[in-house]
Amino acid sequence: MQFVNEYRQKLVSADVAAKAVKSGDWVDYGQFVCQTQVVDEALAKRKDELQDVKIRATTRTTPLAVVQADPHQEVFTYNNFHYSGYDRKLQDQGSAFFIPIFYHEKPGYYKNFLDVDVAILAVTPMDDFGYFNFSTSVATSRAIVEKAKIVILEVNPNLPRVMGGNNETVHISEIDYIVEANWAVPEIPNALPSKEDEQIASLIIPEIRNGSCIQLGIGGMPNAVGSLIAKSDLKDLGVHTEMFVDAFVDMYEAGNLNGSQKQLDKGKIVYTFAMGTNKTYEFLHNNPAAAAYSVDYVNDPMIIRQQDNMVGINNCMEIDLYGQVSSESVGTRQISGTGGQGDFTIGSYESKGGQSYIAMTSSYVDRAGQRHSRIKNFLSQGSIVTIPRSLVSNIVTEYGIVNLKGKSTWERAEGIISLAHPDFRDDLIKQAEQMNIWRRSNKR
Ligand SMILES: CC(=O)SCCNC(=O)CCNC(=O)[C@H](O)C(C)(C)COP(=O)(O)OP(=O)(O)OC[C@H]1O[C@@H](n2cnc3c(N)ncnc32)[C@H](O)[C@@H]1OP(=O)(O)O
Ligand SMILES: CCCC(=O)O
Repeated sequence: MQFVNEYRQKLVSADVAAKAVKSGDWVDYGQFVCQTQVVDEALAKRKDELQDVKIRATTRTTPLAVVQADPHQEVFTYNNFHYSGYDRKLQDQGSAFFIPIFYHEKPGYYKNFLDVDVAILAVTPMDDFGYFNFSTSVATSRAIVEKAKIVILEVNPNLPRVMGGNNETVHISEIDYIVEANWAVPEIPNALPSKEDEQIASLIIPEIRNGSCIQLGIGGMPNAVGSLIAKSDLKDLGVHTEMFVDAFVDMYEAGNLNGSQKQLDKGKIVYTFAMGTNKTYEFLHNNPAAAAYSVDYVNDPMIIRQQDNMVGINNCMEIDLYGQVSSESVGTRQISGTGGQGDFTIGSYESKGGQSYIAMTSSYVDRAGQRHSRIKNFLSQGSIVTIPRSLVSNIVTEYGIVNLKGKSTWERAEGIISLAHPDFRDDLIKQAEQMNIWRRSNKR
């Protein structure tokens, strides 16, 4: 009863809540599918009253009213930590800026450096004890709440209530305003795997041992590996992953997962955020098989490495002949973000028996039907190095797997070129020769 009264006192309309934002403020919209929609619309209506409002969000999956109302960023400047397809199109039209991060450090950025004047987070309805649940976006939510001067919750009964872990809730005593909403949780299906994705998955699966602990990164390819694991005989697998995706539900239902061999969180599927279809959202709702923790735990390489036989599987855009990996941009076009790729590349490699895979199709066919190699002498001009060559271990394409750890420049060039689409290999060899990283006795 005590909390019900407090709930009534804090319950306001979206228009009233949006009035909390002042000119000059930093406003945090939260992450993934748990971002404000109704307060965003109310804030957009205030465009002519405000100046210099800076918005932060992560991986926006539905249109942003503040950007639609102000595409030239005269009032609202939109910043994002990890682009979705929607976000990169906003950047293409000059309506978004990117914020680079090393993901496990992100709660610390809030604690130590970032100002949050107003946080607006989408959460589940309050429970009997006065707690709201951060649902599928636990990752950085508590850090945002703890830093914000004003906290607005957009309460939505359609969001799944996830089990923790830790840092998965916010108490009514910590917040200022409640706004009720009822939008459908955005479903984010993965593209169907290509023939090459399946070839890559079939190269990785035999390397995975029973009892391994799996991380799957964002994108079509890691999901293809997960779907193939669900069709394999692998058993006693565990999960310690940043992102929970549909493929984990397939693996759970197929009986591949029980977490019995994990060193930490035995028996639990551990993750920090989830994005997928309703299959994922229904699976996570009130399910004690899974535990969500904030990202400073899940993605900390010192935690990841404590799970024996970690297998981290992540996707990239390009690799150069030195072994530098770009996973988040092509040239100056920011495609996504570093996310946890660095965290899991380090943590998986350092785990006892661990393996880190960076996978990609060897080539990419553009909209005009032209094929381009993802393996290049140099990364495209302007491309961001997501994983420096010193940290990269296994690279996979549909042509095989090469481990770069400890390899000299000529061994790297030879190994990486062996993974290229055959149409590009001769040119790559000539380029490697010009770069003085091709051994004359190498096979052509
Ligand atoms: C969220 C997390 O952090 S999970 C933990 C691991 N984190 C990471 O791995 C982060 C970095 N990795 C990623 O973000 C993803 O795995 C990616 C971007 C490499 C692949 O994701 P996918 O969704 O499968 O990428 P997809 O193939 O759809 O391509 C994404 C975009 O890049 C474009 N693209 C892809 N390859 C190229 C290329 N070689 N040249 C130009 N554009 C390209 C595509 O056209 C598409 O753009 P569009 O939607 O505007 O048309
Ligand atoms: C995947 C990275 C997400 C974030 O910055 O919160």
